[in-house]
Amino acid sequence: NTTVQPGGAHQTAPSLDALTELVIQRILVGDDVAASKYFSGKPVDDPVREQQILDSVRASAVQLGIDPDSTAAFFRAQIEASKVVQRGLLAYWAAHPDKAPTSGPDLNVIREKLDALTTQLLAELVRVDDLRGSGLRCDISLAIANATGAAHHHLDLLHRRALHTASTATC
Ligand SMILES: O=C(O)C(=O)C[C@]1(C(=O)O)C=C[C@@H](O)C=C1
Repeated sequence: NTTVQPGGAHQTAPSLDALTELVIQRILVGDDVAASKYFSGKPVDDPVREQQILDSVRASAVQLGIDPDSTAAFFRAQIEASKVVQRGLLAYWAAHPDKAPTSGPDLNVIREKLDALTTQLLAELVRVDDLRGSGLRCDISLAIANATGAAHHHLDLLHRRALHTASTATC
């Protein structure tokens, strides 16, 4: 997976593997969010928090020199993916209370984890910026990264569906 650059320098060909790893980590944090909301009874949707995230990533995108609209669209997809996980798990636990978690983490602590992932995701978006705009090459890289990542993390159907949702604004 290396290409020879003019001048002879070797550089790893860009892939979406590292971005996808972070996307999957964010999806898995959705399990913690769901557990927290199972106990607090808070709704899955928090429009105020979503707007804060989207405003913040737009500002970061400008600073980092990437497109704010496509950056916001990417994060909107990540938030939708978290909701796929949350709704799926909450419905499952409502139907099977014996399978529900016995304790839920603090939502504020989870949000700190999500904020840290946002910073890492933004850095990756900068790194793969050219690839994101490359059409079919991006689609193929994404398919490979998703298949590899889903297998590596043994994602079940719900989390694969979330990964699909999270991928709708990557390319
Ligand atoms: O922070 C929450 O309450 C979440 O549910 C997480 C999250 C997100 O993915 O960042 C998802 C849905 C909410 O509307 C807001 C934010």
